[in-house]
This record gives sequence, structure tokens and C-alpha cells, in this order.
Amino acid sequence: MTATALLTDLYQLGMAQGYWKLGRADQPAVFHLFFREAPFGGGFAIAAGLGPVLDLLRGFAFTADDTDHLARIPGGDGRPLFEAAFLAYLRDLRLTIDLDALPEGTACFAHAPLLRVRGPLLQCQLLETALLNALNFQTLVATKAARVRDAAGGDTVLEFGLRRAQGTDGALAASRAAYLGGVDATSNVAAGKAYGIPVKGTQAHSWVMSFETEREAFAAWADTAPNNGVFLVDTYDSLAGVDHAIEAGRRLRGKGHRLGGVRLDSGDLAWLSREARRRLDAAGFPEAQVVASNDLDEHVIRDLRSQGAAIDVWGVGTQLVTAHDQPALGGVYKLAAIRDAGSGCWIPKVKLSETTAKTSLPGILQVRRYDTAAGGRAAADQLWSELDGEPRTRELIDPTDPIRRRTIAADRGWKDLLEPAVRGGVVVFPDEPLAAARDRARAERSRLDPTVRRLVKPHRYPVGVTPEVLALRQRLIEAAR
Ligand SMILES: Nc1ncnc2c1ncn2[C@@H]1O[C@H](COP(=O)(O)OP(=O)(O)OP(=O)(O)O)[C@@H](O)[C@H]1O
Ligand SMILES: O=P(O)(O)OC[C@H]1O[C@H](OP(=O)(O)OP(=O)(O)O)[C@H](O)[C@@H]1O
Ligand SMILES: O=C(O)c1cccnc1
Repeated sequence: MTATALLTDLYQLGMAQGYWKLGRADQPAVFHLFFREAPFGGGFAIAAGLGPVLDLLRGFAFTADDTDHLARIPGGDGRPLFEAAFLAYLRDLRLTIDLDALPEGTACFAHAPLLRVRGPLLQCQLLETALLNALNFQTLVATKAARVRDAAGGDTVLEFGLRRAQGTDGALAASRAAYLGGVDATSNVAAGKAYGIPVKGTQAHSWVMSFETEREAFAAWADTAPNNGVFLVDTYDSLAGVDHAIEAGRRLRGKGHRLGGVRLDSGDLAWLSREARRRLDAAGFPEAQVVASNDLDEHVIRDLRSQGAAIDVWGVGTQLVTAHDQPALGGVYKLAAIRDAGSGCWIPKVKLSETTAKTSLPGILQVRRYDTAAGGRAAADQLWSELDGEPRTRELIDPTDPIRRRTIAADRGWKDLLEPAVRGGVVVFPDEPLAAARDRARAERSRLDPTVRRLVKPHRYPVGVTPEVLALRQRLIEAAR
């Protein structure tokens, strides 16, 4: 389904009507979108979702059909929830917000905003749900793919998830994010067309089973698909299958084609891949690849590689596209400042939580990333508020544990990461192909210390606020209590 202005939770429209009735629709506000914990027990995430967000914003409008639909929604007493004059206002509404965002593929960490929306309160509110929907899932799957990519080293990774993805939208969105995060190709042909992702495929058990024997099936494949010579060998007996694939490889070679390889889809992939490799090499097919699939994820891939598996290509489906071990990223969207209509001053806001650590950060935040001494890597992120002006110090304080603080040396380079994406409702972020975001993700991963990229119990990348933001949050917490 293509995104529409109705892609929101009803309560957002309820609040929007309230702001409109109170004359507060255009009151300037700032919201931050961030998560509190990196997914999969990892140390980082790969920001993704800006592309779909910009597509949504470009076409954002309530059609007559949309407002007719809203007019029919009843409130608690059966009468319409929305007033006709409010619906007429929605019909004429054109976005005027400013959006600053991490470009897709940027490495990101807990508490640092991935998006900052600034503009009329009503518009910021209406967009909340769709922004979270896009950023949470895209960032989640891009991060999973980045972990799979890391585990697979320089090997090829194919995404095979379509059949077990969460519906059509989930599958397309997952293929997009998986490619951004680092897989090399997808089996999903529609995603290939929609996003310009390379598509690849081997063959299924049904092909082999539809013939009397595996030998016949492979010979027929060699004859009918000579330029796609990968053979699924585990329908009956994986190693006999490898021998049959070698026979088919000779048939291919005889006709001027080559044996692409074999695919293993069950059994002990470490042992079988080594034995398949030995047989392929001994038969004179050193260039033939060993493809493996079967419920793979980053942990199994890492484990198999550490066992010396001779696998060149990893087919990863279900675990990747469903983000199986963590099906949602808990990204949130919090009001961080609102402009007082009387004084014209910005009033910073916090949402209290049971712990200070979970209390949101006030201000108009920007993310400043400092380099390591050698300059090649990311050292730490400082969250500073534009309400305070440029940061006066390079001190950063962990917002979840203010005892933890550090000061970045004066000679380190830095970059502010939130970039202008929309100004006055108009998209200003340059159009980029998905492959460009994928290249960025690769470069960003290589800028992270390997200890931060570790799959399990990673080193904590330092993210801290300025002393000004910390003090402001403390004052607001005390005032609220
Ligand atoms: N050497 C290995 N080390 C660690 N994990 C492995 C190894 N070999 C295979 N695996 C993984 O172990 C799991 C085995 O799953 P399962 O028991 O369902 O497979 P199978 O019985 O071999 O095949 P199937 O049931 O699909 O016919 C898969 O996730 C697979 O990727
Ligand atoms: O395990 P995943 O990571 O999700 O990878 C995709 C799986 O989908 C296919 O199996 P399926 O049994 O659906 O069909 P097949 O007969 O083609 O193997 C394929 O053989 C993989 O095992
Ligand atoms: O091409 C393949 O091998 C493939 C495609 C989808 C799912 N499993 C395998």
C-alpha cells in the first residue's frame, strides 16, 4: 500500500483537531525521533528510512476521499469525531515543516536523534506515526543486515526472505533495508524493480522432485538454464547431490558454460561444505561456489566460518527480513521544545520516566560526531542543543549515567550529523539511489571500532550530552515534580 496522510493513528488526528480548535495548530514545536537501546543486543544501528519518509512527505495531502472517510468516523456518542470545518482545514493543509535527518546508512546510537522535526505543532503531530513506522522497521532490518554482513566478511550474501516476510509491504520494505544494510542481492523480483536491487536465484527442491531422479533433474537444468548453473543438492543426499552436480558441470562445460556451484540447504553445513569443496576441487571445478541456506543468521554464519566452513555465498531469509530475534526497534518521537506564543521564546520540554535515564532530552538537539586521534574512526557523539548556541566545551556526559563523562581532545575533527532534509515542507535532501546509502553504510561500519561492532556484548560507544543539556534536563525534572 502506498503511504497516504491517513497512515497515522486516530489519536494524532484527535490531537490535531484539538490544537486547531485552540488556535495552536501553527505553534512552533520540535520533536526528536530516537531509540533507547541498539537492537539485537548490539552496539550500533544503521539509520534507514529517510527515503520512504521523503516520498511520503512529497505527496502528503488529505484528499476529498480521505476527509469523507474521516467524516464518517464516530466518536463515543455516535456523533462524528471530526468537525466539518476541521476536515476542510485538513483538505487545504500543505506541509511547512523543517526536517533534519541522519542520511540513510549513517551509524547511530541510543539517545541520539535520527530525525528532528521542527514546525507547526499540528503538522509535527500528524507525522509522528508514519515517521516511526518507516524509521523503526528500516533501521531495524538495515542493522540486522549490517550484522549479517559483518559476520559474512567479504562473502556474498543473498536475501531470500520474501516468502516468510510480514506480508507484501513488510517484504518489500525488508528487501530495501537489507540491501541498504549490506546484502548483495535479493530473490525478491518486485523489490529489485522497485529499488534497483540486483536479483539472484538458484533452484528449489520442487524442480528436483519433479523428475524421476536427481541426475535427470540436474541434466535438464544444465540444458534449460545453462547460464544459471547452481544446483540444490540436498533433496535426497547432499554429497551424492554434489557428485551429480559435478556431472552436470561437465555437461555444462562441454557446451561452453560453467558450473556455478552447489547449494546446501540442510545438515551440518560446516562438514558438508568442506566435503563439497573437496569434491568440486578434485573434479576440476575450483571456481564453482558453495552456497548455503537454512535458517541462517549472523550468529550461525559467524559460527560456521569459525568452524572453517567452505561457504562462499550465504542465502539468508527468515531471520533477516523478520528481524527474528528482535521484531521491532523501540524508536520513539518526543516533543523536545515548543515556542511560547506570548513571549516568542522556546520552552524546552521533557517526558519524565520512572528513571532519570529514560527521561527524554530537552532542547533542539544536533548530533556532533568526533573522530579518533588517528582520524579514521568515530570516537564519540555529543548531543548539543541549538538553543544553547555552539557547544562551549567538548565535554560529553552519559545521559543514562551522569557519572560517566569524558572530554574530547581539542585536536579531534568533528561533524554535525543531522542534515537538512526538508525546508518549509519542500524536500531539499538530494535524491540518491539506494546503492549510495548502501555505500555510506559500508563506510560507516568501517569507521566503527571492531569492539563496538562485536555481535555479542559489544563495547559501549560513548554518547553524551553537553553540561548545558544535562543541567536543563535536571531543572525540568525538578520543576515537573
Ligand atoms: N556446523 C554447524 N554449526 C552451527 N550451526 C549449523 C551447522 N550446520 C547447520 N547449522 C544450522 O543449524 C540449523 C539446523 O536446523 P535444522 O535442524 O532445522 O536443519 P536440518 O535438519 O539440517 O534441515 P531441514 O530440517 O531443513 O531438512 C540451521 O539453522 C543451520 O543453518
Ligand atoms: O531458511 P531461510 O533463511 O528463510 O532461507 C530461505 C529458505 O527458503 C527455502 O526453503 P523452502 O523450504 O521454503 O523451499 P525450497 O523447497 O525451495 O527449499 C530455501 O531453500 C531456504 O531454506
Ligand atoms: O534462489 C534461491 O535459492 C531461493 C530463493 C528464495 C528462497 N530460498 C531460496
